[in-house]
Amino acid sequence: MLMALAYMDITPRRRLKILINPAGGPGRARKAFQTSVEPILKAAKCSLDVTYTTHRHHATEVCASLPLEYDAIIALSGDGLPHEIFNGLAQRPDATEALAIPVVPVPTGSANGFFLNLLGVKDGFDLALASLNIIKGRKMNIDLCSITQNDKRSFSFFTQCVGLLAELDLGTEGWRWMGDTRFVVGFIRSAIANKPCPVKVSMRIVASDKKQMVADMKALRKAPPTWTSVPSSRPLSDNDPDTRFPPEPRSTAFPPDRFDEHDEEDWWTFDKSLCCVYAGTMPYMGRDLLSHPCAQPSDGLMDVVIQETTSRGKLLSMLDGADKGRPFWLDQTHYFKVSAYRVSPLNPSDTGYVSIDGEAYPFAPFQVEAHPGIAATLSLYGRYISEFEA
Ligand SMILES: Nc1ncnc2c1ncn2[C@@H]1O[C@H](COP(=O)(O)OP(=O)(O)OP(=O)(O)O)[C@@H](O)[C@H]1O
Repeated sequence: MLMALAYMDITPRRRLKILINPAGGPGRARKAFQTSVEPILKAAKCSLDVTYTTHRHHATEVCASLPLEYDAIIALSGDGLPHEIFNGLAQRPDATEALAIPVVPVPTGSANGFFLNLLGVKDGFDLALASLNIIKGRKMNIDLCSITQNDKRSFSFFTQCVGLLAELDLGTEGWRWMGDTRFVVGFIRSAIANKPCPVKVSMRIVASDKKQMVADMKALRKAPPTWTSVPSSRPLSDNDPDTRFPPEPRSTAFPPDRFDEHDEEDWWTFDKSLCCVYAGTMPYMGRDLLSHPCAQPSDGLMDVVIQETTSRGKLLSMLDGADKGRPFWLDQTHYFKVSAYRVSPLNPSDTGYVSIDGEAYPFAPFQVEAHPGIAATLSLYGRYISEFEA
């Protein structure tokens, strides 16, 4: 009876695959797990299968062959491990079934963008709240982007950046000990250098009117949350054998992309000089940067922001109110909702940074396409949480 009251329609005693990156962010994942997260999950009688990652791509290797018997895959890390987990799941022959298992972040990295978007910046990097989300969060489907570069396909759940923002992320990896302050310091350094980014950007645009996009976003926020899959609602007792999320009806490889790399029809090219491109499917890139305020969990669209080149002063002034999304309204900030986009260096000899979910990719042409709601996470709210000054 007590269990039924506490959990209502949520299935208790979840079976969890837990991946811990001891090297992420300021290196506190092991301690955070042992002192804060594990006791709460054990008190809730979850079953835990724990792996500490020992090297880059370890999480991809684990998830590429993981038995699909878990209710959720938990990442104690920043955004790097979820990126690896989604890539492991998406490359399996049974990708659609594997991706139906929610991937859930516990913030022990630097930016922890995934966590902030799910639980909001107000609660900071709250480990108890992260644990509660694992125990009682509901399944929320999210978009996953497929990236083609050098004939290789990979996947991004969060952001793709080229130019200034990629440099401030990848060029500051030695500063992990600073936590997320490293991004502000990195931004100031890159803004002072103020280099144009030598790339061409082409997109299939679905919306570009900022006021209309904000109106649409507000309307969506007022709508009730759309839980995509609700676990069994049968009454539960302490002795009840657990029921799991209902099995997904299909199990196939990740679907092919709709747009060919050589497709030109209905593609629009940005023709001004730019210093940065950052695309994403979630509102926050970090605590201090509400970069994609109109992003939605599973609309099948990416929000692409292009910063036109501007003076150092104007660039630095973007720090003001960036945590509330104020730069969205600036004239030099171009904001698009797109179904696909491509970026290519203007000259083969040009060099620069490409960051996909915070991981370094070659500075070479790539094309991205969003696949609507194909992946999943757990959420207490049924939408992304942001404090946008609309
Ligand atoms: N044992 C390990 N030693 C070194 N690197 C590791 C290990 N395990 C995983 N990694 C790598 O650590 C990188 C960073 O991970 P993570 O995202 O957790 O931290 P972060 O980059 O500091 O945080 P954020 O992505 O939020 O900025 C990932 O690329 C991952 O492959």
